[in-house]
Amino acid sequence: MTLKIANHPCFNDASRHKFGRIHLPIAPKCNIQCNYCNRKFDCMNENRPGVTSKILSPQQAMHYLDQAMILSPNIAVVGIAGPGDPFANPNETMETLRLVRAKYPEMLLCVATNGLDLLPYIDELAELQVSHVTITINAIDPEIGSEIYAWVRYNKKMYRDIDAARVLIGNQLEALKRLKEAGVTAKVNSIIIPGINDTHVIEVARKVAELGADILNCMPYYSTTETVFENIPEPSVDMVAEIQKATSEYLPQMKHCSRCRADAVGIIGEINSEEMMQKLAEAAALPKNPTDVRPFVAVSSLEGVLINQHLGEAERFLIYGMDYDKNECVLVDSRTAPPTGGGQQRWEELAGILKDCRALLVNGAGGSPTKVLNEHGIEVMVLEGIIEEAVYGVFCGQDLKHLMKSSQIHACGSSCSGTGGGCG
Ligand SMILES: C[S@@+](CC[C@H](N)C(=O)[O-])C[C@H]1O[C@@H](n2cnc3c(N)ncnc32)[C@H](O)[C@@H]1O
Ligand code: SF4
Ligand code: SF4
Repeated sequence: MTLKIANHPCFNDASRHKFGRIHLPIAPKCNIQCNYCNRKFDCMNENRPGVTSKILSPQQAMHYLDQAMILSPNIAVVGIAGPGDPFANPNETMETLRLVRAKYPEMLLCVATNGLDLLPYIDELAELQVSHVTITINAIDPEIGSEIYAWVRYNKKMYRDIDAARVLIGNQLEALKRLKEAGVTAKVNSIIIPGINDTHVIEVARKVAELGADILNCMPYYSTTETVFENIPEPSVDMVAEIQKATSEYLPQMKHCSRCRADAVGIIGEINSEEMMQKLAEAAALPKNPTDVRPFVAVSSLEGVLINQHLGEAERFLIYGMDYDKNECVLVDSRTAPPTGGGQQRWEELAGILKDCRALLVNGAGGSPTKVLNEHGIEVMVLEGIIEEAVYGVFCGQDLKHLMKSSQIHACGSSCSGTGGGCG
């Protein structure tokens, strides 16, 4: 199958108003922290990178893509651009790309990454005919990089300052070289941050051109609240134009990038339609694997009003369904938890007891049961608050960030909130 690369609206000006793109927001986690990036907020009116209104599983993303193709048949490109980093979520990313390639053989595929964990996946990306990979390279000098990156987590180790920048830049440049050896079109994004790397972007351009990059996108940095750089002004139009002119000595330029959201869909530059966002919300409300029949949600609670019990301490689980006619959730059952002890076997048994549930809402959970239940298609959500609000939110695909416990501080392994009842 020969892919029609010329249809890519981001790379061909002539296709911009004819063909659309869709970003599938399947990659929430990130493996580094850039001092300009904040993925905390979701405002539908906010058009900037890292923002999405929902996160999907690969199978939910396929369901959403099918619906989107009906509403907008001119979609020619499926991209994965976060909201975090695709290769900090490699299983979800590769699974999504495989599913899209199998169902839509003519679709152009593209991925945007910081490049830290890209290397191991390059061969499969080439096999899947991912036509464009973008690496964001803001610096090639670790001194400058150390001002841009707060931390880098690589191979389970945390790096900071100049060490962080060294690890990241080393991997980015190596991945770029390998992408070209594998025949993948490589775009480099360089974010122009005044006073930090504006005079350095030319060095980045020279180096990445030497390694074979195909196109450079000098992106103006977008001032974002609650970031280290929030007080740095955005670059002027003149500054951006000058840098683009100077770097064009080394590489062709992409000049019309819209700095899209992680769930951008349709023609570049147009805002997401309400109808399309409704389809996204519907997909997010489905079970992680939409073909599963999972009409229920399980909850761990001491008294039946609040989500206030740790998974390891629950003796029974409350089972809720949804009455769509009355638009409310209803308690339908109470199921006894498997006896404590038994290690992994206990969680396998629990997965069987909850096999018709799409999610389990608890006040704390260990890594081991979470992994087992996830593998059986049951999402473990660590929340606090009123049961009915949370259950209704799960059934309706609502954002439950406000009920989330502050970054799972109480998860097992770090500082468990349970009394040691045994998550095993
Ligand atoms: C949200 S990221 C997701 C992909 C990947 N994590 C990465 O950084 O390349 C997509 C693009 O948006 C850029 N970006 C994020 N926040 C930005 C900001 N405040 N201003 C300009 N670009 C930004 C990133 O640098 C990257 O090029
Ligand atoms: S790598 Fe991408 S998602 Fe991660 S912090 Fe940087 S811009 Fe944000
Ligand atoms: S962010 Fe830029 S490259 Fe990515 S889809 Fe939008 S216009 Fe295309």
